[in-house]
Amino acid sequence: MTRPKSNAPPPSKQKFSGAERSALFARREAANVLRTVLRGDANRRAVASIKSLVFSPSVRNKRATFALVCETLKHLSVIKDVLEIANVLNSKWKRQEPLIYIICYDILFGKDSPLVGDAENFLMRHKDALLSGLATVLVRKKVESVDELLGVSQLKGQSKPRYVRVNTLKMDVDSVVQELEKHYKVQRDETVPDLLVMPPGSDLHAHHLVKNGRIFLQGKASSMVAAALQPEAGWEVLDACSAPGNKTVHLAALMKGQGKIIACELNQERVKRLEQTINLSGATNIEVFHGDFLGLNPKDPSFAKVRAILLDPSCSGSGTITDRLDHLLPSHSADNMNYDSMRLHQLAVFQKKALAHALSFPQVERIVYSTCSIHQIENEDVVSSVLPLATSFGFKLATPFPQWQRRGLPVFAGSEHLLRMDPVEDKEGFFIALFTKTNKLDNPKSSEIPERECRQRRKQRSIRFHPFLWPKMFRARSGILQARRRKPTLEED
Ligand SMILES: C[S@@+](CC[C@H](N)C(=O)[O-])C[C@H]1O[C@@H](n2cnc3c(N)ncnc32)[C@H](O)[C@@H]1O
Repeated sequence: MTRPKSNAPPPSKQKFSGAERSALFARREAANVLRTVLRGDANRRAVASIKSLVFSPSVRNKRATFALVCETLKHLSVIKDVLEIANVLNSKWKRQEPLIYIICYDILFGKDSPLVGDAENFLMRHKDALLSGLATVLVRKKVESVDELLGVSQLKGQSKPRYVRVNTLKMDVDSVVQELEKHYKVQRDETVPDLLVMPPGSDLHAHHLVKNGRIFLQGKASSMVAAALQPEAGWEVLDACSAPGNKTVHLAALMKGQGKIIACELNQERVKRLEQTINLSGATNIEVFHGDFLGLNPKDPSFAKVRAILLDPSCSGSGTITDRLDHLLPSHSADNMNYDSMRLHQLAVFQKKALAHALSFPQVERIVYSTCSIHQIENEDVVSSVLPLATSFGFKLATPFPQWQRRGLPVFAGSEHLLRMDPVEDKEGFFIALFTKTNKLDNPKSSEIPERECRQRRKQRSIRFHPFLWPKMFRARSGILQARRRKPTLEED
């Protein structure tokens, strides 16, 4: 028997009001972000920070999604306890835990957002059990309110200015200031010439200058790294650990789009983000290399003209934890101290290897090493461990931004050259070291190195780069060297 044809609109349009639909949609978007964040946190391999996931183009309702994800994470331990006590989830809903967490947040702590949708209906049927579970949690923890349970709100009082780096490949600083001043208060940063400072909370994510790559929402510390390196127009520069590419495209702008930048990145997913950043910037002198920086052979002719290296390796991110909201993640609970110290040690081992490797590129005369960590083990200790090697190659520690007050921890002679930013005073923790040497290319006399020193250097290099092993490793990887001279793909308006 055929049913009569219905002219009714699809169920979503039929049943839900606009407010209901947008609340339902925001919860699904938030659940997707939360799933990625929790998975990355569980594997200790975050693909991106909460903020960058929320501000990716695929998320439509950014404000609501961001608020929901942060609030749910803040309440997550309570929500998990409540769900365990209420014991209402069957296997179907257990497979959708991130969405369940988000809806539970809305039911237990939310501000009356309309609750429609299958998962919402299911949980609303068990609302009493959830509320009684919450009451049990409070009694067990001997507190009277959820606020008391959570302690001070970590998200209040954010007073960090909004920094904006002008992409001088596309627009000059004065013109950007003029454009932004139409709607915002704008000042020039006193340290980095192409950086602008705006009041905290200035929301520029949807601004046309951001969308067309004329400005980048890049923090002050991050913008100081390429500026500290001071690459010259026409140089060849290697960005050793480059994705998502903010510093890479800053290098391109400082080099006025001339010369060449090799942007190396190990992680396939992050290579895609690197490529998006490069396209957005309009830089056409960047070659992307998908591979391991440690696997590059410094003696390979492809690197013979590399004069500067920017090394911003993976680090603990301890200086930007509050900024990235990582302190909300389950892995940041107190019982993870042991894991943290092991991880710091592993990171430091990699950082030392990478810095030593950077020092071994023959024509390199400037190397900047940076981390967004506050830990000495990732900062001063890494630098001091490579100093003898650096000295043997003719490098010295230079002083980036000499007017900057906060310098390295006084743990070795020369640490006053290092630059630190403080998470409280400067609103983010950061570290920069700059190595320089006078290059033979500029100073022919410097080629007259005493033969004894040359022999010593050759000996050191032959120990580090085994003549049989290294060429093989490079050959194995050079197949994936993607030399792509890029054209801007985003339309400029
Ligand atoms: C701190 S992030 C770099 C941020 C980047 N400089 C920016 O400002 O946009 C470190 C990057 O190094 C990459 N990485 C880690 N180990 C690497 C290796 N051995 N070779 C190349 N890249 C590596 C990570 O995948 C990550 O994308």
